[in-house]
Amino acid sequence: MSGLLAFKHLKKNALQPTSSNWLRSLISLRFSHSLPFATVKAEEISGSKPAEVLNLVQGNWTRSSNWNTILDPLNGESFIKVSEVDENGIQPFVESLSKCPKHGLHNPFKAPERYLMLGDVTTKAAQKLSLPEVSRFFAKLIQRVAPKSYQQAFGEVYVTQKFLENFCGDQVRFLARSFAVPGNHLGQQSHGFRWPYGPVAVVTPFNFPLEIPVLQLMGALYMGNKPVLKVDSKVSIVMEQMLRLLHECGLPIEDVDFINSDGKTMNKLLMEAKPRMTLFTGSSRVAEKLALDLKGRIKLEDAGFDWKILGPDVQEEEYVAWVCDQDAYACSGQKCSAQSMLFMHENWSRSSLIQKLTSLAARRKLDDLTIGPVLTVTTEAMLDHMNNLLKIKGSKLLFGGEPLQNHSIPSIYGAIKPTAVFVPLEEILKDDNYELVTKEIFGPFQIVTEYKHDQLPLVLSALEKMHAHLTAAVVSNEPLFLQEVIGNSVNGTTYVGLRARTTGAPQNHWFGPAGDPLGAGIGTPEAIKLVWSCHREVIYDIGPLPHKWETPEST
Ligand SMILES: NC(=O)c1ccc[n+]([C@@H]2O[C@H](COP(=O)([O-])OP(=O)(O)OC[C@H]3O[C@@H](n4cnc5c(N)ncnc54)[C@H](O)[C@@H]3O)[C@@H](O)[C@H]2O)c1
Repeated sequence: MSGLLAFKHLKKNALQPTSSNWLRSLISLRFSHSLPFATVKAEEISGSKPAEVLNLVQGNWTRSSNWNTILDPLNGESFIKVSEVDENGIQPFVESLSKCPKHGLHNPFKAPERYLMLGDVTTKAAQKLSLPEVSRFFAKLIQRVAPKSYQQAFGEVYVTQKFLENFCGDQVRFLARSFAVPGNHLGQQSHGFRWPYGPVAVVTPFNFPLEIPVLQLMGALYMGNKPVLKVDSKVSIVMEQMLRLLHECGLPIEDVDFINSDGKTMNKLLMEAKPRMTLFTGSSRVAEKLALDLKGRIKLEDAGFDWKILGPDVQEEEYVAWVCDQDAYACSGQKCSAQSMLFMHENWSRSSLIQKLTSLAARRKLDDLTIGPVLTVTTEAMLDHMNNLLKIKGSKLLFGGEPLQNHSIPSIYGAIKPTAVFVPLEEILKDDNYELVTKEIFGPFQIVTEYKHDQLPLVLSALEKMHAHLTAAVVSNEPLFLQEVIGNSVNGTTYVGLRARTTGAPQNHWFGPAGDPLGAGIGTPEAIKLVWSCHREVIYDIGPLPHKWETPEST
């Protein structure tokens, strides 16, 4: 999710230290073991020194009797113990949410000083997260639980920090800006307000342990809601530590509840507490179940089967190949925006693109986590999927397709080389194959296909049949080609032009699916307002009555 922009900044500022940040780095090393808010040391968590993750409810950090042991994705050691609430333990969370009225903790007519308070908390949190020792702590902690390269983990922290910078000071109250329209007569005026939902829930997945929960949680708070937050237990240690940082920055401890549980227990909590709105980020399977269970009181950021189309104009092959490699394989393909399908114009097939992609993929190694464990799909499942694809007429393995070697990644996780399978376009479109080919594999896996100059309509019909419409990229600088593809597709975050990519969810643009009334967004003021507030109209009609007004006939 974290973007190339962040990566560039990182390259410039963090990987090549200037003398001033060299000095800051030295200071940061000196203090890296004494972050006042932190209860763990990212690099020291191990089987012999396991970390503990607690729950937070009604202002108290609590332990349950039930501990879920998380295995270190790199060596299988039991390195984190998560205190999980089971179905019998949800009552305090239900009660806590029930204390928040539908009109929220604040709104434009109630406790407006809370908008300012949250602006101040955000200013402090942004400042703290910018300290090298703090950003390094979170980047390292992310790497421990959701292994990705340091640059990718740092990118996540960087985007989170920039997001916080965007909502400092008065920016929180500006989110609740209202408008007024003159009425029909003297004393009448209608005002539109952004209104909170009150008790709400945020459920987030494993792949972005900091960025997704922070951006959604803060949005929920800004608009006046009281959230209960649940992050996938495999990675919830990151948000547990971030909440402690937010408390240190002045966030009232009762404002957010934090629960660790399995999906079933969370489902029960949602059914019983009946939050007025739930934001769910995760798989489409769970998204669809929750949409029914919660009777539509939900917004969704679900699966991505993200595509890229390379247009007829072949140029900057080296660059385009590099972006394709990053899009498909960074974070071992575990970004919801990862490139799942590449449509190449025949002109690109004649170029050296595939050859370049093959050698870029081969550079990735476990040592620096540019390829690494896949947390929700096993090696066997990914290879089975590949073998099923290879049964399709005309399909072939382009590269990869083998397990990683010489590692101690436990077998509950997956570990394969970056993989690409070619499937002919005509075969993709056949009903018998379409579902298999467009199945989201949340790992380093992509489908590649080719289209001839007169086959763009077939490509567009393949897009039309897809279920998920999250990100897309159209790599071309030909305006008529771009117009044709944009005009005939729907993905919510679509990059177009020579430098187009599928991944990239910086804080400066909307990220989310389109074409779905339940679709959510993340990151921008528009996303926060859409997801975390509803419209309320207050019509003032204070008179005076017209001179000599008399009761008219009934109508
Ligand atoms: N659209 C986006 O912005 C976005 C971002 C990240 C990930 N994703 C998607 O998430 C998926 C990968 O994440 P995952 O495998 O962890 O997803 P998942 O759906 O299995 O889990 C997501 C979260 O939901 C919880 N959960 C599971 N069942 C539940 C239930 N019945 N009720 C309430 N909560 C429940 C999980 O514990 C976890 O915290 C991929 O499909 C990916 O595309 C989407």
